[in-house]
Amino acid sequence: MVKPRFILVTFPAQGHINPSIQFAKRLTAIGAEVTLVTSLSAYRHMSKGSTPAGLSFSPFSDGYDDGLKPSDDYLHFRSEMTSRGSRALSDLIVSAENEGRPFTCLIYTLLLSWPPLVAQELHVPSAMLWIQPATVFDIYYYYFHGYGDTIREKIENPSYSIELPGLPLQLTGRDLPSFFDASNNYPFAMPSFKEQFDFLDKETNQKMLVNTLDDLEPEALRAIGKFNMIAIGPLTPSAFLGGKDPSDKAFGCDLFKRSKDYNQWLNSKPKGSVIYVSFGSICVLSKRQMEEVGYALLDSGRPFLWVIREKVKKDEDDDDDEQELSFREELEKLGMIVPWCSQLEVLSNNSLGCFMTHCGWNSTLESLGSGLPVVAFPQWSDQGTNAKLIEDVWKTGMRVKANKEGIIERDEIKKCLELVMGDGEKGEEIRRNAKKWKDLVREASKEGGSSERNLKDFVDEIVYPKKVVPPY
Ligand SMILES: O=c1ccn([C@@H]2O[C@H](COP(=O)(O)OP(=O)(O)O[C@H]3O[C@H](CO)[C@@H](O)[C@H](O)[C@H]3O)[C@@H](O)[C@H]2O)c(=O)[nH]1
Repeated sequence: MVKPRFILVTFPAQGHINPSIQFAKRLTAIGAEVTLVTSLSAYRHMSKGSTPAGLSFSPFSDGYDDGLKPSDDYLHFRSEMTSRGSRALSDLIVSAENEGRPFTCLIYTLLLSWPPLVAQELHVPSAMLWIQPATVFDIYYYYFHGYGDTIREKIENPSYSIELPGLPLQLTGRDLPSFFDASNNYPFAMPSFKEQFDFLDKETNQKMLVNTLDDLEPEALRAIGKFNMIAIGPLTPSAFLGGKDPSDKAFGCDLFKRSKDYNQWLNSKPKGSVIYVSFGSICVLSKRQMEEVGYALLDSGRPFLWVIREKVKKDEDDDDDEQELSFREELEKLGMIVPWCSQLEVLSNNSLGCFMTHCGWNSTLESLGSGLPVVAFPQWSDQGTNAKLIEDVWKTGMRVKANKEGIIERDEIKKCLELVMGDGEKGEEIRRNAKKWKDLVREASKEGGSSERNLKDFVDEIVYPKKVVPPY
């Protein structure tokens, strides 16, 4: 049998690359070949040593080979990425065709509106890999299909709530994706989402692969009849989900340099005692907010491991250390601060008791897979919706509340940490739910579980498409 050949195109950010690499590994595990296409800036950080058979890379220069910096012009980046990426992708598809090894299907992630257009022009079927919850996909869909004005109103009047068809949630302003707020700092995000939805609108029988699992979002996966949403997650290395491949222990790409010395420190702490704090790979908290987090950790008196990424300099002369915490030394007496770590390794350490997270979707899935209770500290993008799901639907954590100036104060943070980690009824209920979800996540991702079956069905249908019988 000829092996199905996939191209997987992904955006060069950590939160996109991690699930993409994992998805590529899953495809190769069921016998497919995958060529992963992304920017050179991300490719340079990928570990090539442990690449599974069947996975290859085809990086291209998007003109920002050292990665995007906060001072860069994002709209220029988007336009360069689109033109250079389209050219590279088109060359790759045509040369495979000429070699008699055509691609079977192209898969692409968020913020990339050009790959499906190239695929369409060259007659290659395509499918989107949605790397956020199905609920967030539905909310964007409704935003672009008749609910835009109502949703914008909710953002201006955050105390009112909205219900959207098929979603079992009352959403207030803080639960909605932050890109709906016109003042957000990422001007390329909404145009990219709009273009992706415009493309999907014109397609029939569009398949949508979603990094979630059937049990986690059953209603959201079915809310929009037009799309066949296929849950194939969580896209987390299988060794951390009790999977059959113990060597699958890392995503295989770190855009930041890891610290090495935290494992021994974690191992020296009592079971369930450590607070792990991370705000992902993009968010930068204000100095005032960082200090509130720092004081809350000191006040809690519990050991903590806090990831504070090194500041990305605007240019060579940028030596502004304004962000530095004034009491870092005191903090380091109780806890440990690292610039980056293997989050999965940390989450599966016995000493962990709670994960204070920005609720990026990968971190959210990783918290569920490791059965850890959460203090949800969302910042932007999909994170408010993810926090809503954590607190109100899966009930595996508490969400912090901001004051009138948008700051989350130390007492509020400390209160949530105590509720989640303490002996009270609430903490026990949260920990019980976290354990329940850990089991369900592992069940879905094991061999023969719902996510593996869904992926196999998807590949079968791509390779042997069902004939559409005309209705006459
Ligand atoms: O020290 C660290 C910190 C994080 N991670 C990993 O980095 C990834 C971070 O992904 P995520 O939690 O999704 O956060 P972001 O990097 O901030 O992801 C962006 O992309 C996601 C997917 O679209 C969105 O859900 C987020 O809101 C958006 O900020 C995870 O796999 C973590 O395991 C590490 O390995 N080491």
